[in-house]
Amino acid sequence: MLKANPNPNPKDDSKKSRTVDLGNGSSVIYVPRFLAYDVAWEFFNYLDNHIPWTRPTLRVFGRSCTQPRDTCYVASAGLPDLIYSGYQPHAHSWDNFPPLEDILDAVSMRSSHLTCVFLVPSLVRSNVFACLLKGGNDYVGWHSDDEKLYGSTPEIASVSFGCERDFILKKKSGKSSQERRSDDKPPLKRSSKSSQDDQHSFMLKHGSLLVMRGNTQRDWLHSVPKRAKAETTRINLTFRLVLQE
Ligand SMILES: O=C(O)CCC(=O)C(=O)O
Ligand SMILES: [Fe+2]
Repeated sequence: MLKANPNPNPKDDSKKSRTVDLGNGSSVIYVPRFLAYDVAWEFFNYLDNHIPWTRPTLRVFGRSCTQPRDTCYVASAGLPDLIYSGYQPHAHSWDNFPPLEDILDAVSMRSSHLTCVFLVPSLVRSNVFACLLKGGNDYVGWHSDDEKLYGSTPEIASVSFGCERDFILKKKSGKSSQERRSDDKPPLKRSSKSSQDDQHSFMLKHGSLLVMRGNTQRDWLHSVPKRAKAETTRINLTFRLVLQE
């Protein structure tokens, strides 16, 4: 049986995690070695083989396009239907994928030591988006995860497996707080931190955890750009809490 078993000595977190203060109440925590290397590969193999991956057709700015990655949506019972870009993903049950709950538990445990609110399990329901990038041409376009059901300051935790990929954060421009997921617009090729501190990048390692906090969804966009050199598969799980009414 798979056990996520995060670092047994969370007091070491200060050495092993990096917190980036983005200003104005936004921040990101990155834990490169959240899961042990071999355990992370076991999860990768489980996810690769057992998740019912689909690559839907989306409607973006009036045009049909194939989503540039495989996805699967898993959600607690009773959550409102999710619809984006004219597509309503089927909400699979957590019960069908017990290892996903193990990973969520590990995220929860570690997060309590990182002083994130992720999670108070009895008070929240949650969903997870699994996403599979087959190679360097697959990507996640610029977007923020600011849907109302996640509350005004959502904590979003993502765990990555397999091929390392850049994860870029870009400050929303003044009038663009309405910028939405734009999967037909590949993000910028460069991933360096800009001189204005309005862009940050993280190379998300196999077995790593990244948590976005505070106002990050309100003030920042994020993306995983195309990368010619990323030849192998990368899987990511993005966990989101849904606040109970
Ligand atoms: O693949 C990633 O690292 C990010 C995925 C993401 O942003 C999302 O599912 O909303
Ligand atoms: Fe996202």
